[in-house]
Amino acid sequence: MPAYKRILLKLSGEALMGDDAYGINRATIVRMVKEVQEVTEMGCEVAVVIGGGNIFRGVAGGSVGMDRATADYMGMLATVMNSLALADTMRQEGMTARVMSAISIEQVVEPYVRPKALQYLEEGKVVIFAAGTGNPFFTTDTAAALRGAEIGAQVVLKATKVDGVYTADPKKDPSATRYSQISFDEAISKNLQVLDATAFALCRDQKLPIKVFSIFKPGALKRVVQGEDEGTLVHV
Ligand SMILES: Nc1ncnc2c1ncn2[C@@H]1O[C@H](COP(=O)(O)OP(=O)(O)O)[C@@H](O)[C@H]1O
Ligand SMILES: O=c1ccn([C@@H]2O[C@H](COP(=O)(O)OP(=O)(O)O)[C@@H](O)[C@H]2O)c(=O)[nH]1
Repeated sequence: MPAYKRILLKLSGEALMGDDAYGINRATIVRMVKEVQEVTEMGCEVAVVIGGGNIFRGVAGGSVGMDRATADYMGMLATVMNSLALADTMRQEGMTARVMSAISIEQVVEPYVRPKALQYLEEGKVVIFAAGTGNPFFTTDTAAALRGAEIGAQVVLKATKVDGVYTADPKKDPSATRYSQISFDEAISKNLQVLDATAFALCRDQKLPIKVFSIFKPGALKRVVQGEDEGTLVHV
C-alpha cells in the first residue's frame, strides 16, 4: 500500500542531462520513467512537473543581457520539450501520460484544465504539467507547489541532485548533515535553500508537505511513496 494516494513529483530538468553536457540523456529519462512506473503500479496517482534547466534557464539568459521575461518564456518552452520527451518515454514503457501546458500551444499539447487533469489522475493516467506556472519570474518548483495544491496532492516530492535538506548547502560545505525531517518554520529560520522562496511559502500556507530526495538514487521514489525513511520531509 502506498503511503500517499496522490503525489506531485517535481523532476529536476538539469538532472535529465545525466552525464551529458546538454539536453536529454536517453538512459537517464528511461530510468526516471521506470521509477515512476513502479509507483503507479502500487496504485499511487502521479502528476509530474519537470524543469527545463538542461536546455535553458531564464536567469542564464537574463545574465547575458536578454530581457528576463523573454528568457523565462524560453525556459518555459524548454519544460514543454522535456514534458513531451517524458510522456513519449512513458508511452514506450507502456504507460499512459497526458501533457498539459500552462501556456497555449494547442497544436503541440493540450492546455491545462484543472477538472480534466483531475479526471486523468482518477483514471490512473500520469499527468505532466508543462510550461511551469505560465508566468515569467517563477520557477518549476513554484509550479509544483501550485499544481500540487490544485490537485489536492498529499505531498510534493522534489527529486533533485542532493538526497535531502542539509544544515548548509552540501555542495559547498562538506561537513553539512542531512535532516530526516524539518518543519517549515525551522527551515525558514535557518534560511535553508530547498525550494525557492515562493514555492516554499505556498506549500507552507497550504500545509502541503514537501519531501526532498535524490533523483539519482535507484529505488528512492518507491521508498518515499511507501513511507520509508528516505530524503527529508518538510512538514507543518
Ligand atoms: N540546505 C540545503 N540542503 C540541500 N540542498 C541545498 C541546501 N542549500 C542549497 N542547496 C542546493 O540546492 C540544490 C537543489 O536545488 P535546485 O537548484 O532547485 O535543483 P533542481 O530544481 O534542478 O532540482 C542542490 O544542488 C544544493 O546544492
Ligand atoms: O513558472 C515558471 C516555470 C519556469 N520558468 C522558466 O523556465 C526555466 C526552467 O525551469 P527551472 O529552472 O525551474 O528548471 P530546473 O531547475 O528544474 O531544471 C526557469 O529558469 C524559468 O526561466 C518560468 O519562467 N516560469
